[in-house]
Amino acid sequence: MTIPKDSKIYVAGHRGLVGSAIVRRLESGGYTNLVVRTHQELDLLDQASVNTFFESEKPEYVFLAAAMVGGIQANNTYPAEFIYENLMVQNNVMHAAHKEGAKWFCFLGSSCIYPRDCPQPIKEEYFLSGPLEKTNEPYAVAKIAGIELCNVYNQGDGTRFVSVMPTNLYGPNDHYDLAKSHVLPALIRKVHEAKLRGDSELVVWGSGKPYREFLYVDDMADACIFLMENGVEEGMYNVGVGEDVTIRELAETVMDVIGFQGQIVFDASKPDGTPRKLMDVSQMTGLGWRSTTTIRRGIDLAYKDFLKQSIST
Ligand SMILES: NC(=O)C1=CN([C@@H]2O[C@H](COP(=O)(O)OP(=O)(O)OC[C@H]3O[C@@H](n4cnc5c(N)ncnc54)[C@H](OP(=O)(O)O)[C@@H]3O)[C@@H](O)[C@H]2O)C=CC1
Ligand SMILES: C[C@H]1O[C@H](OP(=O)(O)OP(=O)(O)OC[C@H]2O[C@@H](n3cnc4c(=O)[nH]c(N)nc43)[C@H](O)[C@@H]2O)[C@@H](O)[C@@H](O)C1=O
Repeated sequence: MTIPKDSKIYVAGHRGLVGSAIVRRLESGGYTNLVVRTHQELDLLDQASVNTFFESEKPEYVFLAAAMVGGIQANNTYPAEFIYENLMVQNNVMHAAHKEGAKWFCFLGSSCIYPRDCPQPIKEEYFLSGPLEKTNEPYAVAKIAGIELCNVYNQGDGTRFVSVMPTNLYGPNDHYDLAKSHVLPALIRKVHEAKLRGDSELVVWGSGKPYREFLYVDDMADACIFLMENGVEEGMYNVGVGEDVTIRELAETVMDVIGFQGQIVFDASKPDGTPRKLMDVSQMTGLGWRSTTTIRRGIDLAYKDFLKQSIST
């Protein structure tokens, strides 16, 4: 399906990890009519402002990459904010897009919507088949409500809603605040600082035994735009690389890329979270999409971005 390059496309959350990658990918793909608003310009928690924005801009395509997002500790510390803000933002944006006649909408879910003890790799059909992981249940419940909203709106006419379920993401514009970040940016920062201090140890949370799958964010953006350009009009799609590593292996790779040779020490007072959440990505590969960035190359690129962010702050 050919999408005119001057189609009006709204990217919500365009300064975040995923939103900024979607903007990069749209711009490099020749799209010329992007609409963006900073958090300060448009608070997506405010339904009236969101309605006014959609009434005046009437975007044809929408990528919802604005959300309250964080790692295991942030999710554990702010459960009320994670469910409340995500429900509000997604309800406001999806409903306004539907009301104002957007053609196509991409909702960003997460791999944590699947049951904690799912068979691996996780197929889309395992959705709602068992209990969730407790460390991110409020966030997951909000995302599950978003997926359901996409499904029920698709039962009628109007906007076509597609939901994508990314695995753990990383890359440019990630967040390096250790209390809130995900594991990969946290390890980049910790290893960098340990190297600068000349430490002999690196503290890694939990047991190091959980498995996680890591997707470079530009590949994630590419997957979203692939779905838009290929006329995919409904359904949920796992997006990942199809293989995972243990947290210990991840820490070793980050140490290797950054050039730090200390001893890994595990902090058992911190939670492990889900033991494993490897995505089955055969729906996406069946459509003709697969990720292209290896984890080593991705960590190298992310580390360069971290250094750039450190210099500019
Ligand atoms: N990062 C990951 O590993 C994963 C992310 N996802 C999903 O991808 C999507 C994007 O996540 P990611 O890019 O990592 O998150 P980020 O935190 O990097 O970006 C989120 C963006 O949303 C904006 N935002 C948040 N609340 C509001 C609001 N009330 N009004 C306006 N803007 C707001 C933020 O602006 P500001 O910073 O100014 O508040 C920020 O720019 C989310 O839906 C997330 O659940 C899914 C799986 C994994
Ligand atoms: C994307 C996904 O992200 C979140 O789920 P998560 O994958 O469990 O989150 P995480 O990246 O923070 O941790 C992954 C693993 O890594 C270990 N770990 C080691 N050392 C550090 C460390 O220094 N920081 C962090 N954050 N984790 C560490 C940590 O103990 C855990 O075992 C969800 O909240 C949910 O929001 C979601 O969708």
